Amino acid sequence: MAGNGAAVKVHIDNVVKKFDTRKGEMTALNGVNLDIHENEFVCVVGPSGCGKSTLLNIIGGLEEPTSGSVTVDGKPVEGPGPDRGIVFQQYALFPWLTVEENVKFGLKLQGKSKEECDEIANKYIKLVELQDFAKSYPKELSGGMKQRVAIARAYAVNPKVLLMDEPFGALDAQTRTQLQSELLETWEKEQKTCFFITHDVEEAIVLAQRVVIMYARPGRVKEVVDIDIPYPRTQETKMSPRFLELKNHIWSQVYQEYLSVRK
Ligand SMILES: Nc1ncnc2c1ncn2[C@@H]1O[C@H](COP(=O)(O)OP(=O)(O)OP(=O)(O)O)[C@@H](O)[C@H]1O
Repeated sequence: MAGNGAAVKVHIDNVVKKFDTRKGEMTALNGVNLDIHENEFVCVVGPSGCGKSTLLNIIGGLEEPTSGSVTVDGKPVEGPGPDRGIVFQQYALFPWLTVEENVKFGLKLQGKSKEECDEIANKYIKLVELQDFAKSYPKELSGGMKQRVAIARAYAVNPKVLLMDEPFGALDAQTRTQLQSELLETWEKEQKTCFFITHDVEEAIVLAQRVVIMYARPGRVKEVVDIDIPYPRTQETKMSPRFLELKNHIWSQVYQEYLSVRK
């Protein structure tokens, strides 16, 4: 299991991000420092607008920091790359491709043979339990199923780092709970470094080894909380006294930030 003893996978060094807006320059991130270790599951929580997605986009190479740097395995991030897979809240599937074709998309780009594409796609479609829907189009699937396809597609290309921006945010509570369990099972099997953004403190604690709490605008790391609850974690974990203690602590820290920016 990852921890502070594991190698640093993602090194975030004093990242500042400023945007030019109609109201002038706006600082979204103001000196973020964080190390994420090999195979570690880190969740990020913080009030709306504190820069969580901006930070994820910078790690993913979709945005450039104004100053500071991000390295993955010691190499500076200079754009998107196959070492980092991203799952967004809104599925981002290709509507004209079937489930199978969506999952194979990145594999084809990697130049894999047809046999390899078939084998890998089948493995991950099975992992997310969508075998019966391999030939279906996204419009024929529920929200939870679409998100499973997005997760299978991200896993299929075997990125070292999975970046997940509120992937379950648009789902109902039951589907969300189910996908949390499935994601944990997959993470325990596949061992990847996960950077997962959520608004849901319970979700963060059930998934993560460490929860990063962000300050409200401009975003910085306020506190990093070790989640000292052993895996496998289940929905029953949410009833344990330690879980409730951590939940109260994290929730009150996030709430303080929410109050600090409320007009
Ligand atoms: N491309 C952009 N141009 C201008 N401002 C931006 C841009 N992207 C983000 N911002 C601003 O940067 C700040 C941080 O946004 P970001 O989406 O990273 O926050 P967040 O914590 O992910 O919010 P939420 O929880 O609501 O998704 C916000 O004030 C947002 O308006």
